[in-house]
Amino acid sequence: MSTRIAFLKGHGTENDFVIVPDPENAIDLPPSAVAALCDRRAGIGGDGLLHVVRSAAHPEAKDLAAEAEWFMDYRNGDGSIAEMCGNGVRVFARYLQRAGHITEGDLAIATRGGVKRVHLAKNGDVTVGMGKARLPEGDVTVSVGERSWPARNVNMGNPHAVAFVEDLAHAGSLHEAPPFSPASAYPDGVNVEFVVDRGPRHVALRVHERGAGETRSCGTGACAVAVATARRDGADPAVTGTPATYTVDVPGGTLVITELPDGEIEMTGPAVIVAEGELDATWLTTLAR
Ligand SMILES: N[C@@H](CCC[C@H](N)C(=O)O)C(=O)O
Repeated sequence: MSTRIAFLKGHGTENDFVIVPDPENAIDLPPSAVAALCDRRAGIGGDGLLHVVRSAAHPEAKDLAAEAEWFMDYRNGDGSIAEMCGNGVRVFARYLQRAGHITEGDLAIATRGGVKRVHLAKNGDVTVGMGKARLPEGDVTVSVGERSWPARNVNMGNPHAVAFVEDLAHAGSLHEAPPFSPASAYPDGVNVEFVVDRGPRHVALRVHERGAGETRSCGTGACAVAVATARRDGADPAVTGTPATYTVDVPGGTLVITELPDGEIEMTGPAVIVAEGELDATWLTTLAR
């Protein structure tokens, strides 16, 4: 392995990521190394890590190489693997642009949740086609302390439980994952969104992310919230035949989500690279053992 390992740091509405470019998939990144890199005191710090690999060089993506040259090997900050990261894929596209792999315009990125189409606009916004939501049947309840709420089960490639609350403060400190029932609803854990109304087609959320804790934003979470809110509002585009657009305020900014009558969901928001540097290869190699 080369002794020079580049990294970058970026964020989308303050959902922040360590970015490790590794086109040929040559860097060993076990969960312990990912968790150490994402540690905010002893590492670089991030809610997650974007391992940038050519699809052809990654066993999970080589079948997608003809459709998408690059694979987002996304990891949560605790080192666990997730199917999809909506803010991550926008930041991933911004990295590819900065590195000269693409220019402004449209590109396809392979993820564990399938190939996502991304558009980089001149104004700095990045739009991603997030695919369709699945709404598995079954009642789910989410609790914080003495309070509990019914939650809508929405799958955006990854699992979400969306609870409408009176006040975002009722979500508490979110230092721990909010308990949910039945336990069988999410055998692999869940991302939990707490939502309040801000105005017509305008909501705000707080989120506890699986594998990361409370974060300042979650792209798949914002999409899950828009879908759940449209069903609550009687604005399901499949029923009304018109797109439903929601502005979703997150603690770190604002995302705009549109669901089309065919169920396809588009998300738009900023994506920023803030730093670039070099990792200490000895430190990383020690963690990878
Ligand atoms: N922050 C992400 C979601 C990352 C994955 C999630 N924590 C999970 O485990 O499913 C986003 O922007 O979508």
